[in-house]
Amino acid sequence: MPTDTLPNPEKSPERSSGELIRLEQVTKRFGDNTVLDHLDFSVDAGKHVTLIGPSGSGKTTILRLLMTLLKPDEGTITVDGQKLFPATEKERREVRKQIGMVFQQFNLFPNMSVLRNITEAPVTVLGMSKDEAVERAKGLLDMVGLADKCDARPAQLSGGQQQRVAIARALAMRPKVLLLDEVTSALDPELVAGVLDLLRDIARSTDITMLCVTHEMNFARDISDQVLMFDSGRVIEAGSPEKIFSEPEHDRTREFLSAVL
Ligand SMILES: Nc1ncnc2c1ncn2[C@@H]1O[C@H](COP(=O)(O)OP(=O)(O)OP(=O)(O)O)[C@@H](O)[C@H]1O
Repeated sequence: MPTDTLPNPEKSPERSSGELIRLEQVTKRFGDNTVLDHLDFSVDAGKHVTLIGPSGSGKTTILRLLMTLLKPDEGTITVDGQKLFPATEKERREVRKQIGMVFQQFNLFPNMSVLRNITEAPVTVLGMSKDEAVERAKGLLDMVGLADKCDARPAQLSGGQQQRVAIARALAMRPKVLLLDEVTSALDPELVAGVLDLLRDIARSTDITMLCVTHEMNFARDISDQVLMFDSGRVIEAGSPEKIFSEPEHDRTREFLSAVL
């Protein structure tokens, strides 16, 4: 695939080390429900980390905190050394520019063309010229296999195509971090493999840092440098995909994997 429009087309060794995301003692409650309980973890630049665990264990909540769609009750979150929480709104906005997210339900703007869905944020948030944004968007649409859909509206596309547009839209901001939240859960089964293959390509050919919540264990095995097993808002086991999937140490990990594999 053409890589000139990708966020970090060449894997640069200096970008592939050091901590990019850090959560320290993060607690999130919804009423009496403590969803994240003094959670600590970090993700190094350029790494692909997958969160697995039972439904309701707090995986999506972590991504929503990083997107600043939620606020933690306690703890600190930093991205590339910059404060996300606690921070001023201005500081948060700056950090947010470095984070792209692809949601389960695509979340495209229904009244905008495919091209405009992708150019909107680079122009309005990053101040990119319209011409440059259009050129980049066309390159990304080519990469995701939808070069001929610039003028289509999202409703005219299949779920798989809409998710490809959502991936292109996230990458158009050249984020350092890409958050993927069960991106194939809403797709018809025959469309899942194509979207996962696209993400495998992106994982292989860029040095973008990925934090991924997925129930697709083969995908997790393929792209992950590290897998974190969650239970009740805590990381109970972490390791390489080989270790977690082949030799899990924790009973809860074994139970979870035997239910989903
Ligand atoms: N906005 C909210 N208001 C109240 N409770 C919430 C809210 N968002 C999440 N929760 C609760 O927080 C808990 C964790 O939810 P979260 O979506 O993070 O889990 P998850 O591990 O991603 O689950 P799944 O795999 O099913 O998506 C659940 O008990 C959920 O009901």
